[in-house]
Amino acid sequence: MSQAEQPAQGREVDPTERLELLLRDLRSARSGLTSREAARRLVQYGPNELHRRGGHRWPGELVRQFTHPLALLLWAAAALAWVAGIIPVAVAIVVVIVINAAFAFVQELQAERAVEALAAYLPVQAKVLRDGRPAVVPAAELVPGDVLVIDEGDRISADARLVEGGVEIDLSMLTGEAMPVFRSAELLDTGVSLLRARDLVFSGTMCTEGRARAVVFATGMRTELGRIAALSERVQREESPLERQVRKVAWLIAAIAVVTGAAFVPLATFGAHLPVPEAAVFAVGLLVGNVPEGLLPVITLALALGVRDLARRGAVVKRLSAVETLGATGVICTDKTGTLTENRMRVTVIWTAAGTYEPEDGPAAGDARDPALGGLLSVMVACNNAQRDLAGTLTGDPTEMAMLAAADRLGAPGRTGGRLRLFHFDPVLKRMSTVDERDGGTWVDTKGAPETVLPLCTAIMEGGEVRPLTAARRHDVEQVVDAHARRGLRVLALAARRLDPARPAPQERADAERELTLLGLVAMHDPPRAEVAEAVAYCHAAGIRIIVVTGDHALTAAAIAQQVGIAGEHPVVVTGERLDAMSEHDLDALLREHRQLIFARSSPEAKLRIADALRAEGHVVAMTGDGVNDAPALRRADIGVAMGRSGTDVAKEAATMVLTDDNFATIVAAIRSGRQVYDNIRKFICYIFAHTTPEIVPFLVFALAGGAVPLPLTVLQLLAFDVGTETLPALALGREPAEPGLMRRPPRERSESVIRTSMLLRAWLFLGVICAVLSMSGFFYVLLKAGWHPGDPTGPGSPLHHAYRQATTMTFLGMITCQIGTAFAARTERASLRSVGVTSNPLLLWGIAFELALAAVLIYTPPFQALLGTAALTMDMLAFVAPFPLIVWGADEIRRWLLRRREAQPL
Ligand SMILES: Nc1ncnc2c1ncn2[C@@H]1O[C@H](COP(=O)(O)OP(=O)(O)OP(=O)(O)O)[C@@H](O)[C@H]1O
Repeated sequence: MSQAEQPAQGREVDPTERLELLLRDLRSARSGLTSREAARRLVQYGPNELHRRGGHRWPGELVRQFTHPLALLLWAAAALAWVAGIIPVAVAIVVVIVINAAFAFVQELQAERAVEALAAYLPVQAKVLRDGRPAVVPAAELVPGDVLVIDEGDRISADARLVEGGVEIDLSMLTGEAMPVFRSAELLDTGVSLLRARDLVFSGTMCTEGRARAVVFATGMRTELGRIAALSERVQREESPLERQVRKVAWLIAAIAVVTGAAFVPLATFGAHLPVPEAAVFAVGLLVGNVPEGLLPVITLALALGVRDLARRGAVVKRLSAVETLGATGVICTDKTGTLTENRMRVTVIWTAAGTYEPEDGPAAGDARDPALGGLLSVMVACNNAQRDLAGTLTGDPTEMAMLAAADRLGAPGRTGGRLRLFHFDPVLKRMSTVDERDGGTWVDTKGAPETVLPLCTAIMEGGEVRPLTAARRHDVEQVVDAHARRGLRVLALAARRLDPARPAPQERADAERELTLLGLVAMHDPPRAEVAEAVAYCHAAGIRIIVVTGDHALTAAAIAQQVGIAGEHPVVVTGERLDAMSEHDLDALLREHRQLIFARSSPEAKLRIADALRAEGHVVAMTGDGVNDAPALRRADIGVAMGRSGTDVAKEAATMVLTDDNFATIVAAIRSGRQVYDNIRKFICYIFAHTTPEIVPFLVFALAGGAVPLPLTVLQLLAFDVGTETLPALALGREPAEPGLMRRPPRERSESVIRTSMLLRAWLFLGVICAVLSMSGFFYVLLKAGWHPGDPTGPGSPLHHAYRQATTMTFLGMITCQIGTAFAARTERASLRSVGVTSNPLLLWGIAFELALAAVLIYTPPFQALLGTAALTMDMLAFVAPFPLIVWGADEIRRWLLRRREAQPL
């Protein structure tokens, strides 16, 4: 079938026609498709994927590499050389442009691939009915006719018509409207635009509340989202703050290069009595040598490779800039369940007024004479959305799975009657209720946090009798709750009320959840993750603050925080109620005064307030979350972290980083990677900047000597040095292993620039000056040895001409060998190279080998000798430059040693 025929397929049906007709047209039913039929349709309709236009963008990309502003500057330089009549220089500059563009192109392509590969780490899933049963399938395998099961927090992956139920939908992806809209199977709309029809849902939108089933009528490019994607060009990659910063600096340096070049002309004409066109050519050479055109692509690639590494470790980030933000993270606001703990709940204790039971002991321990226990088990089973599939495996919320498992163990019968109503778990109210037909009657069954359930109870089941819940009784129950919570257990209270059969079942939550009878408490254990304690210790050493923001009980949260080392003996615990009563000013003061803080019984809105307050104080904040209501806080934090396994699609969409293993330790590993990438970027910037001084000095010496010293480096040699030595070692420095002590220093300030004055001083005035002095010494060594005196002619035909060519070659080789030393020196900022291992970066060794091989070709092959003005060097000359790398590197080792010593000294 041709592509052109495709769009008709999905829309051979009218999604707004009567539901029965639509199902007939789609050859489907309310129970969905069979697996075999779905597989057949997948072949017919193709995968449910979007193909963005503009897949073959590389010609445009390539052109961009030749036309970005720095390249244009180089083109202007080439034109200038051409006009001045120095054709080889003009050609050489064009070669520089081409080589740089090719490198940049390859790097950007690689960067893009690395980011695109991320999609594989976060496969989008969809819940459908297949063969009449719920199943989870890759969203790409959805076909028209499939019946989707939509739950709160789900991303909808195809256009569909609601078959039953009602949902709140966030349509902002399609319409830009921020407010969710209600969509229901009961509302039939015809004659309106599809997006307005109140019984339709669309691919790319999110379900923020409710439950529904819907039959798919369009997939892939035939969806509304597909139409938009077909219209719009590929999304532009936004530039990260780091790239923006470096772009600015690159421009500054380019400006300096232009000024230095321009200043050289009068200096050379008046000082060294050079004809103006010749002086102009040198100026152009200087300019080309100093424009840092290779810098940005190297940074982009370093960030992209950082993103790829993070994904491999379980942290999928969605923006390149997240890598650098991670490196500056100063506060992690983490929830508890599933992040610090394993999210594998196990009921350890059940309490009723008549006794305490331990489900681990089995049914024998369940006392049949305790009617409260019987009722409690009924509520545990009825007020529960967890499900057991045919194989007996439980699925659903871990708290509820634990309850179902415990009830089983205590010998409770399965669900008997039907459910009349569900008031779903509300993270603000922290409870859930159902209206059920069970045990020969109709009941309201409630479970939730004791603080929210106890106030709704007026009675307690005690020894088979319903007694009033007096203040004293209430106090006793609270004592039991505290005792269990103090051990780190999550405690839920369970209550029920028998309804009058003559009256209709309550429709409102408030009407249902009142005058309840407390049946008992269920305490469950969720062990801390083994890796968390070590990760916490890492954070503390790295000056990163950890704030726990949890929906759980204050004592439970404090106990777990203590177990993993986040909090000491007496942590400051602030409950949601107290936080709500706090002014912004009080909250700021609280966050400033106490490093160890736990926010318990907090609502998702609390997370937003905390993130805002911390950011206002200048902290870079990472915030975890998994629910629909967490989305605003995830967006507001610098790094919103969503849980890949337990999190809702809404949270994942809002987050900057998704943890595929839900593990706190992964956040810390990601911060470490962020710091490492940032460090490495600094290393190669230092390396690239260090060759500015040795490039300028030969021209300065020439100009300032007023003609007494011949030019120590030709323009073509300078260009060859620039192209041959910059990119490969810089790329290798981007892959440096982490420097020791990386996680023992405080986080970087938000405002700190990647290029610091100390780094510039080190590059230009320390490493640069040493390199310049050494390469100039090589130049004079050869000249003086040949009997040269200042002012002697060295031009073609003069007796000293060969020696002069060898001398410039010495400057050239001296600069290359010094750069090798610089590359080793730049590998660490503070530490000694021995502590990271001299050969621990094989890429760098390869880069250097390439550099030396290239130098040999340029110096010893006749065509290049003719082009660059080089001459073969003798053994003693090679012996002269051989120690240069060691000298540069050694000098920097001493500098770093002094630096470390000074830092270690008490103030
Ligand atoms: N399915 C549920 N039904 C009824 N009550 C629940 C249910 N799940 C949790 N609760 C109660 O609500 C409280 C808050 O739960 P919530 O899921 O918001 O946070 P959490 O998972 O404990 O913590 P965190 O925010 O650290 O993930 C729990 O401590 C528990 O008392």
